[in-house]
Amino acid sequence: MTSFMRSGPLEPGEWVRLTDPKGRKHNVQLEAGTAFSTKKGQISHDDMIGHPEGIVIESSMGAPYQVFRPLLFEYVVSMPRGVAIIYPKDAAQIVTQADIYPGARVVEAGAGSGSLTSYLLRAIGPQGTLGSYEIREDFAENVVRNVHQVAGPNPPGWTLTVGDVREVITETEIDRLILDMVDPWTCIPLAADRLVPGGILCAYVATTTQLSRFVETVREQGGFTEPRAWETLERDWHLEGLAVRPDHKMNGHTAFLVTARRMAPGQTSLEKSRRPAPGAYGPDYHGPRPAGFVAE
Ligand SMILES: C[S@@+](CC[C@H](N)C(=O)[O-])C[C@H]1O[C@@H](n2cnc3c(N)ncnc32)[C@H](O)[C@@H]1O
Repeated sequence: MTSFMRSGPLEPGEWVRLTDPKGRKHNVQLEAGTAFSTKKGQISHDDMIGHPEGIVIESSMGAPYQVFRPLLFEYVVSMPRGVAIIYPKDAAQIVTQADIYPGARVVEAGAGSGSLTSYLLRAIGPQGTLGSYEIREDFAENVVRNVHQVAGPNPPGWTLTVGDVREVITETEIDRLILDMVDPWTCIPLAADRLVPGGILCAYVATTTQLSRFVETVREQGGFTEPRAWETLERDWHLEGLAVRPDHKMNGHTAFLVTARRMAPGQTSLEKSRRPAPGAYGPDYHGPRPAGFVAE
């Protein structure tokens, strides 16, 4: 049973998250008549089943724990995975900056561990469609397991296809195409063919060399607006008495995001391309070059 997007009393089969006074967390799946063991004694599941979230219960040794259903951003960072996930801070950016709306026709590759898939399914709602592509069968199994945990057994509008997105894609009219794979520039012809005018191409790339190659390939392809790239850093704040200051640790670099919009057929963007002028990387130039850029 999914524990997400629910309210009301806690039921057997649901996951809950127990937090102790020091902030230590335990994820527990509720089962009537059983108990969860901690260093501070046993916690009876029956003390939680039938009660609302937000209660404080005590272990057999009197240690207090507060009880909530996990939130999606808490779950995705701890779910089983075979490959790096898109972190909540970046998933939130994708949903807003790639403008994922209820009813949108979205395609993503690769699906990896299903983290972004979970956010996309929420954002498109029951009227939207999401075609997820994953080249590795073993990773696709993780996606299914994780997505079912979050969105239930048959999320409406969702298909997961195992295979190389460049060869097996079936969608032809795509509103939003999200790429999280090692060589997203190889999908740009596909994006040009299948994104509707005004559609958004969005890539999540971990390194500057991937970013540079992606951007140059979009420009070379033509028919897209000038790409925009950015990154998001997330830093919590320490809030204790007068010691109100940024935390020492933060979620720094995960990846860059880059978006571009599809122009109507035959149209060229009015935005000035920041593509280097011909000859800019000529034989006398010895500085850095965008990845994949061939000297003229
Ligand atoms: C970093 S992971 C994606 C993580 C995922 N977005 C998430 O949030 O859990 C990249 C995935 O792309 C898959 N992949 C790479 N090339 C692909 C292709 N041509 N078609 C489909 N999937 C591909 C890889 O197998 C890998 O699982």
